[in-house]
Amino acid sequence: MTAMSDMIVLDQVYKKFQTQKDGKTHWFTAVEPISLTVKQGEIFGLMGYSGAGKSTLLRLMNLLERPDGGTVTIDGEVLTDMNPKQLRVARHNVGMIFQQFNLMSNKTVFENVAFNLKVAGYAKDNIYARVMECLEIVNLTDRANHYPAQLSGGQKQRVGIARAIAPNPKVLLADEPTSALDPSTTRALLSTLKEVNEKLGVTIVIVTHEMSVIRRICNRAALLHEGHLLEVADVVDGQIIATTEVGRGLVQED
Ligand SMILES: Nc1ncnc2c1ncn2[C@@H]1O[C@H](COP(=O)(O)OP(=O)(O)OP(=O)(O)O)[C@@H](O)[C@H]1O
Repeated sequence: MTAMSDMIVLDQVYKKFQTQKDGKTHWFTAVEPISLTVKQGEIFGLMGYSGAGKSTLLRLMNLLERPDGGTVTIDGEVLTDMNPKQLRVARHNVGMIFQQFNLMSNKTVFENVAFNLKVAGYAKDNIYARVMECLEIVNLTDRANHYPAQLSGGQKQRVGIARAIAPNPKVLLADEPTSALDPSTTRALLSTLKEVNEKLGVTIVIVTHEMSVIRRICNRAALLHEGHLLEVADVVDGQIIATTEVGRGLVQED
């Protein structure tokens, strides 16, 4: 087997936000300069307490947040060098799922998935088959004509996964995808993500504050604290192998 190639490379990316306090403008650094590489085929976790900068770092990976400095490279393409049109095309390589699912409530399950294919420029004739294929992967073919309000949380998130993987992305970014779900639904959803990773070869980055999520499906995980990257750990047989003093924080149960 050849060595795994780099899928996502962050080089010194950082992000500041402007805030107003007592009538004054303040700058707040949500993500300090971070360099991080995610390998092709990995499931990579982003861990840390609330406010650590996990979501911001995830959103920097597809430039949903523009970094104030540094470069973002996905599958060899430097996203931070692209113009808006090039970026729109490159983003088809990066799917995303959200904590609150973000489905369109006035569209059926089928239409929600189909919409993403239209946006990605899929030929009309191919859309039906591709939607059904993706609903099959997440085990939802029998819900194709239902509306989001008629689905459970776990089913809604499956639609989110189907929608995200439909245009065949190389990367799937998942922002706390299970935190609105109960434990057994969470387990089922994590299995689905694992399947998507193994069968389709999609590289996954998952933001979570739950150690169990890291243990169950991640190959590696990064610990963030106040915008800093403290540690990157390996996950071997459900054990998180931290390598430095500071990284011991990762091993604590929440
Ligand atoms: N658009 C924004 N404007 C101003 N501040 C922001 C913005 N987005 C995020 N922040 C701030 O940046 C910091 C990091 O936020 P972020 O959402 O990345 O953290 P997180 O680790 O994902 O936290 P949580 O687990 O609570 O979602 C927080 O202090 C947050 O308030």
